[in-house]
Amino acid sequence: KPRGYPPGPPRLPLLGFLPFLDSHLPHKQMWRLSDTYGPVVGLYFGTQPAVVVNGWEAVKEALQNDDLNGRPENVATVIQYGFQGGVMFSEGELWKEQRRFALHQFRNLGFGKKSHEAIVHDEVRELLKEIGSAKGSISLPGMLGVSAINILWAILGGNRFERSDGRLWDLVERLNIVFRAGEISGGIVQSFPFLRHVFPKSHSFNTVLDGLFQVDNFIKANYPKDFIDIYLNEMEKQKDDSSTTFTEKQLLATCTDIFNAGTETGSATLSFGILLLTLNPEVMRKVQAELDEVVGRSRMPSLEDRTKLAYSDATLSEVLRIRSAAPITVPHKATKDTTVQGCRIPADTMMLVNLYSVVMDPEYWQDPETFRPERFLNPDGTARKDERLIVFGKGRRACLGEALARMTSFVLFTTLLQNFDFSLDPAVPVPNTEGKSGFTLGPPEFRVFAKPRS
Ligand code: HEM
Repeated sequence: KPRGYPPGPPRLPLLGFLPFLDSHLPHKQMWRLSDTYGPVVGLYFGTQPAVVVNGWEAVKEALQNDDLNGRPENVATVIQYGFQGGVMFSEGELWKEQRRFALHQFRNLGFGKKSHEAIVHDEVRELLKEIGSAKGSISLPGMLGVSAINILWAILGGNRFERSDGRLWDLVERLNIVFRAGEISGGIVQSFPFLRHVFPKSHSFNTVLDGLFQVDNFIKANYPKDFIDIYLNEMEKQKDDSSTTFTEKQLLATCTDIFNAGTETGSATLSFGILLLTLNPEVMRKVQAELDEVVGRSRMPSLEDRTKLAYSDATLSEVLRIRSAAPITVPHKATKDTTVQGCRIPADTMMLVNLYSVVMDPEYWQDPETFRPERFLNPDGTARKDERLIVFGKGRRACLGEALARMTSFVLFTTLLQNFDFSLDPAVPVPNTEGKSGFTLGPPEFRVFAKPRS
């Protein structure tokens, strides 16, 4: 152990803490470790040193420390593209330049803005028809995944797919498999890449890799044109610069990152939202009463209504808090020796930042397990922002799609509730409301009846 390395549980030779890692709800287990070892816990995943950071003060400090903005090598990305590319798993100058470019172009394309609301409305209209014509109870995650992809595609490429297109449903299903099979720690293959050749068919890493290749093929076959055109122009401009980071592989890796990052998270947020409201019907009724008063039934809710829809806004904040799709950040890495809360973090250490430990802290939120939208309302009834609702991360590595995700989920969530009363199908018992871990947190199996509102 390096001197000053944060305290942590005992480890096995070669395997470190991996055999003890709870793959069911790792964010809860990692938080519990802080009861014994303090806010920064020193672990080993295989032979890789890894620290877990818990609690507001330590999380804030860690995410604002630019020496902790690297990413550990992601074995799947390297196998897929031959280098550590894209925007999510890259680091250093390549990441800075590519993230800046992507953010700038996404803003120009209308990410999260009024101009892209029409795209969301088009998609919601089709979704409402699909839900309205369904016989019996429905499973929402797949339907919402199709909406999430279609919205991303329409913004980046100017066109959407027909919702009946089987390829789209396959892609959503594939992403779901990838995200549930993956492990936030990277698992054993991160430490010993050759292991993926042992039991090649059954190894979860190969399930992930196979799925990622299929996502990649889908994107190649259907490249979203607007963003691609802008990117290809940039490649052309920089073609004589031998050190350019604008390459075709990088373009593909970036698009794959966006679709990977935006689909499961978007669908999970809304699925959890509807599930939680079926379990808290009085909240559903309050949201619907507010929608009836502010928007009525003859038009769809829009971003402009948001300030007047304070209770609906607060409800969505509460959904994000209590069941965030990303309870732990994408793994970070120390790019040089540094410290968090006085603990030494040597260069190349992996860092997992436990956002769950901030949004569920009982000392701050008092009754964190209670679903209570009122905690996001000011005494005068307006919606309250809370800097501790850091479900999109913080600092330079924070979520690139935050504006889009917030806007899309607000319009989808409110429109669904304006049009339907949702109730759980009792024939399909909900095993738990904690969700299913993987790379991100997904909803449990559940089915709902969607009854058009009279
Ligand atoms: C409710 C939905 C979403 C949640 C809760 C969420 C949350 C997060 C979190 C916690 C991170 C990691 C921050 C870190 O490593 O410190 C992240 C990264 C990222 N997200 Fe999201 N996200 C959501 C939707 C989206 C969407 C719709 C997109 C697509 C545009 C997106 C694109 C990304 C990208 C590209 C990164 C990597 C950024 C980087 O490494 O520089 N996310 N997100």
